[in-house]
Amino acid sequence: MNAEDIETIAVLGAGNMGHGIAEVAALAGYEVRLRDINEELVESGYDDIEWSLGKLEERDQLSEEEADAALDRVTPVVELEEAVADVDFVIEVVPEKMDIKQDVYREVEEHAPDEALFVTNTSSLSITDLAEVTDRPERFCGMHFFNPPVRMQLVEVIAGAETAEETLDTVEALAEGFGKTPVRVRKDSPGFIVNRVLVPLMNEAAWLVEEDVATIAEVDSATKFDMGLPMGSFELADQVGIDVGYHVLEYMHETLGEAYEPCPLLAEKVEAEELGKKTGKGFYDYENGKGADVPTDAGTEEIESRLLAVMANEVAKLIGNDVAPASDIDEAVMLGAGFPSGPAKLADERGLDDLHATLDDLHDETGAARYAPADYLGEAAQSGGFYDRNGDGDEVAFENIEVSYPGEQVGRVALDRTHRMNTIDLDLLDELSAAIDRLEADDDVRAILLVGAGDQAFSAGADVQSMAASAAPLDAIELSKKGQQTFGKLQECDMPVVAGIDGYCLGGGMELATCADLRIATERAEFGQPELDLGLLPGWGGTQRLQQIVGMGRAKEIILTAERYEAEEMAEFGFVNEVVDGDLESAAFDQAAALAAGPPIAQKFTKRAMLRGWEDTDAGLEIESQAFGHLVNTDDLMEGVTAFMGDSEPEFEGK
Ligand SMILES: C/C=C/C(=O)SCCNC(=O)CCNC(=O)[C@H](O)C(C)(C)COP(=O)(O)OP(=O)(O)OC[C@H]1O[C@@H](n2cnc3c(N)ncnc32)[C@H](O)[C@@H]1OP(=O)(O)O
Repeated sequence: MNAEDIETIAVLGAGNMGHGIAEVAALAGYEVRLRDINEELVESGYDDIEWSLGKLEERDQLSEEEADAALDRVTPVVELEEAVADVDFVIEVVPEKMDIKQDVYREVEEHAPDEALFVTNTSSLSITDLAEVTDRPERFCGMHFFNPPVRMQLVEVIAGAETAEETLDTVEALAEGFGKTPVRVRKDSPGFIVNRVLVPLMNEAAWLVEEDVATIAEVDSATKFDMGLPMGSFELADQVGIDVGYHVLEYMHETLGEAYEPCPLLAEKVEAEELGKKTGKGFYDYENGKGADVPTDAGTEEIESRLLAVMANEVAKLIGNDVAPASDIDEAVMLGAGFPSGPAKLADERGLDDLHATLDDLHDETGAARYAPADYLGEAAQSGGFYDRNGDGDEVAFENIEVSYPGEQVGRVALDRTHRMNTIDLDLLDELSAAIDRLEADDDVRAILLVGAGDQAFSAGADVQSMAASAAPLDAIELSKKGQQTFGKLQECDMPVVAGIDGYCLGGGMELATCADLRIATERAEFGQPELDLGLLPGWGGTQRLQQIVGMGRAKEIILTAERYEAEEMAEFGFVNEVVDGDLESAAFDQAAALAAGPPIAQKFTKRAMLRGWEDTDAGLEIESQAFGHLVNTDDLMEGVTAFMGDSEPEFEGK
């Protein structure tokens, strides 16, 4: 079954997650059967959806008609047979107990249509074990939403041992139809990605306190202000519920072994029913105390090293066991846990050699299984990092782009298919993606300059000839996603990116330029999104990203008319930052070099806060304030202030 064939969805379980998922599906236009075991529970879930839609309406995120239409699409049901009898898709969201979930699926199998797909929303249980009770394990997988589903962007899509590739593709497409970002978990591995990284981190934080190495305040200060994570480790445990983390850990302990032995400190809290915010008290006191009051400068090097080393080890186990690649792990943890940077990238920045040595020392000292370094950590350390920092290993040979280092800490990427106006095909996308990784991992590069080779074009867009070769809808969807993701990588890159634009900047070329931070163009540069003239649409992010720069009205004009625009006009629209009538290359290079001399940490967090704020102002503001706190402790701040007082030029080192 393809995602387009899905019209009706049964959501089994109307609790917190269940009604949230039902709301997301209804908002995306699906007919939803919301089912729970009695009238009271199902009505309560339905009322919660109505309340939540009302809130979205109050905040002008929905019109009254849209909210009413979404609610109309939800049908509350108690009889399981009625809920699943004629649906295309079943999402089970019942309590997190294997026997309950299996019982539900045994019954669902009796009544659901043969072709329906089944998914389970579980945060840790085995997808394979659950699928076994059905007659369709190849059409069964995990679909793990995060709480609250209406606001959280991430959906982990988890393969069971027998799940068919086609099922995963369909579930991912459905998640995208829900407006979410799916991340594939290739193997049914306990904790999947996000919990697999977060829960051992929380456990290690507890061990640090249990072993009297540090206090709760010191650990949280290190997590929040030295590592730059959104919350302290204990603050996070209180937020998600200490019992929730503890149960996932117990499950990992049972299935994965001693490395996941829960720290007694966590067990004590669970026994005392001090479970965090939800009970008023956990590691912090939310009723009689001030709640999580984390000092900004109490962290130590030792705490940070231990936490980072344990986290890097989990990342290595996930990559080494082929559960997910580094980029997917980073994306999942950033979206699911609000990390400003992914754990693989954080570990690379710290240096895997260093973290491997930390684990070795701790393992020798304590003999504890949790410090045994994963084999893959050693391999990745040798090859320079999870992201191939040294550029060897799986290095991509560049044939369609040229990467060079013109000095002043600028990395230059030239699109180089001059015979075809620097048009973009799949190979070029792969190379661009690898080049961004390489430049990001290079400590000597602090800004990227992106230009088109030759004297005719920045880029005339997607190579329509090679696109015609992949005319099948599924191939085209993949091509669109690949372009969106590659350009998104440039947009999310921590360094400033300057595009120098001469000649044609059309279609996909313009979508690429849209992802730079600044655009400098020659007077003769010509811009446009001609896709509609070809019966297409801008499929590499153009329908979404252009409006963020020029506003919805202009973006619609540019895309719907498919007209060409001169550089001066695009400057008036706010798309081009500067129009030059002379040497573009040196003007764009000077701009990139000026940005490369800026404060890297402040630049990185500024970009992240602004980008997250596009989707969610509250999330952007949170990153802004956390980063502000973090920056106060940097050498760069001292350098900036000292230079200001001494009337000299600062020399920022990104420390
Ligand atoms: C998701 C993203 C979707 C998209 O991006 S869809 C593509 C959007 N882009 C376009 O529609 C632009 C198409 N190209 C043009 O309109 C014109 O070209 C130009 C205005 C850019 C230049 O016109 P002129 O100066 O007369 O040169 P020429 O002879 O048309 O082009 C030189 C060579 O470049 C090839 N070429 C240009 N654009 C593309 C393209 N987008 N895809 C594939 N090839 C392209 C031509 O075919 C030709 O090649 P040969 O010399 O072998 O005949």
